[in-house]
Amino acid sequence: MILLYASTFTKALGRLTSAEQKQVKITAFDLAQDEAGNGLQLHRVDKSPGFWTARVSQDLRLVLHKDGAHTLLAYVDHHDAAYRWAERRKLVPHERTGAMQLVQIVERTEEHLVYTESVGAVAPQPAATHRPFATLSDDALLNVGVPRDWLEAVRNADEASVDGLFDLLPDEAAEALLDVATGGRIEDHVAATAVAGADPFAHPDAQRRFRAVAGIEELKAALDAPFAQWAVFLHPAQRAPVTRDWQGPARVSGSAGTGKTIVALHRAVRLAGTEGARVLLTTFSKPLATALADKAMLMTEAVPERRDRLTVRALDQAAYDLYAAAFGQPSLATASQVRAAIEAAMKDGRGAGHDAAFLLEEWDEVIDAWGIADAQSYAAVPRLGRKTRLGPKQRESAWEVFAYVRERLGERGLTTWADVYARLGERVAAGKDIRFTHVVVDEAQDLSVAQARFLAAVGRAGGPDALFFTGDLGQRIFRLPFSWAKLGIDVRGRATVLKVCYRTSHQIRQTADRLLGREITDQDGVTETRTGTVSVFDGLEPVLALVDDTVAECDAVAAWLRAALAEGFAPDELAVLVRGQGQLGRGRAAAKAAGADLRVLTMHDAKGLEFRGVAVMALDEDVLPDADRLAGVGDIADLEAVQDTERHLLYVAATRARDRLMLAGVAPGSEFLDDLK
Ligand SMILES: Nc1ncnc2c1ncn2[C@@H]1O[C@H](COP(=O)(O)OP(=O)(O)OP(=O)(O)O)[C@@H](O)[C@H]1O
Repeated sequence: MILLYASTFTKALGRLTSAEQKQVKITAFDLAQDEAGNGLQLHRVDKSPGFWTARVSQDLRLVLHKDGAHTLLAYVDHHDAAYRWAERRKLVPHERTGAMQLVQIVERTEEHLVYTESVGAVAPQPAATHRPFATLSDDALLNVGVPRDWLEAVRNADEASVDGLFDLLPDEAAEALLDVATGGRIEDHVAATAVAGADPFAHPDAQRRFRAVAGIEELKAALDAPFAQWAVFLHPAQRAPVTRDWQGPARVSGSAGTGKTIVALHRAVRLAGTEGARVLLTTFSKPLATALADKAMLMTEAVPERRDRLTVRALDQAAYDLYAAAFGQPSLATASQVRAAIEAAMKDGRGAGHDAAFLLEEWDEVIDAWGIADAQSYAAVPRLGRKTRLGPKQRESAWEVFAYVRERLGERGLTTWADVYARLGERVAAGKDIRFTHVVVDEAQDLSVAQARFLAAVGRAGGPDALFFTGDLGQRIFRLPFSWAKLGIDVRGRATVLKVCYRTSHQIRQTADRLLGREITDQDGVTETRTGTVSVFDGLEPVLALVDDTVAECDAVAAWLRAALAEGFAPDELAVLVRGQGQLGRGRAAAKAAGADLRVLTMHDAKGLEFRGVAVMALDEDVLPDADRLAGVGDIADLEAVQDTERHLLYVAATRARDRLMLAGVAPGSEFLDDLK
């Protein structure tokens, strides 16, 4: 007998009080030890073959499905609700895809009633005539996993009933139809077809809702984290890159909220399952690494040996530790020390024909990144990613400045981050142990050249699956683009894109997507496309408020926040985001006027976070793009790339919102808002 549990069960469990949850778990554990259920009070659900209820307490019932070979924990609720749920369900493999589905029985005479019930109070709508799926054939619908019983209801669905319909269909069918309803093609969602004799629970689409457990320990671990759906039920497109034996560096991308971080976590935990593996799961900032570490702890609770093989740290921190162990603690030069040295050299008459901003970028992206130590090396280096060409004379004059900077830093015993990564890279290339057999990098779009070179060395020294990246080119907010392939990280042919957005409502994601192109191609020709992305839930349209002055803006944002609070949003579920430190005051004033203690953050600091409601404010013409940043661009040819990072910042900020989004500023507002109007 195989014991399984369904995502409907863990979701239902999450809705109960913690005392009730405890009782349910005891019943579930009893069941795991006594699968025949002899010691439990089981009752057959008359109208639904295979369904039983197990008594948890006087009031609570656990719904099971038993077919001899399998026992499935399907649902849990109070007595009447549990029976009602079971009476309306059947468990059957889909006739075309073969994936096991928990299908809701269609009540033909009451189709509208069924839909509206599931989404709560939906007022009767005036007759809507548009039926978005009316012309889809049986074949087209069956191919994406729509159960046969639902074909007619799907084709009959109109604008008023369509949202409720999505809640009632199996996820794979709902996602395909959501895409169609928003202009996508149903052919892009054809599910894997049934293989004769295959286990219907093993189908990739079944694995996103059913999970087999090997024993009581595994069940305990799973039920102790009932809210963490992502820890168990991966989408097939998420599971595939996690489980595959990649024959080279691989990269997973996708719009904000498609679960890239979740994929990185699962991949790291999976790699840590191999004896002898030492896995580094990393990202670019400490707060993000801390959040990753918390999730990794949750996932490895029941597998302590994996936890021991997994290190979660920000990349700079990990590099610092490795460097300190190999060479002693580095004394790192700050950006302002480098800038001061460049300015001092220029004051001395070096670097004629260049300006300081240009030389600082040249230092960061070429001299320091590539560890250039003398004029000959500089004359020969390809200057990857730099757009303005430099002739031999110009390089000679620039080198006068860089030689001076190197000397000054050397005198003070200072190292740069690029030096740290370069020396570690050399150590790895020389076959010295760097502690890690695998590196999994989240938010990889913001890697620096020096970091990427170091990782390339790790990739060369390790096995074919040593490097795994997740990221979104549309969220590159710190770095200018450069070629990974030229540095030795070639993901071509091993790049996949996730298309199901779990975080943001359909309306918020669509609005945010308008800020970016449908496709972004990196320097190596790898294209990431946003078309076909669907969100798993609907919400309100984002609010855009362009007002006359900052006082009116404060009032508008405060009113919006108050309305959300009045509707039951907790203060920690809301955030106010602004472009930079200079606008934090405006954000705080709005939060204060709303009378709530809310997080007020810069857009950079909000990376990787999520909130139920987000107000992005101070979106003024001279704030975004940041006028100072644009004025400080040293190489005018980089202007567009810098402008892109500013646009990405607004995308990042807007996609932190799950349910509600407000965008506010003083008229005429940021030029980027024009794309949203
Ligand atoms: N398979 C899943 N089932 C349920 N929830 C999921 C699943 N995958 C991801 N999520 C949830 O979706 C949200 C977004 O996931 P995640 O942070 O991994 O996305 P992301 O692509 O890394 O986003 P960003 O690009 O904004 O950093 C999280 O709340 C996560 O728990």
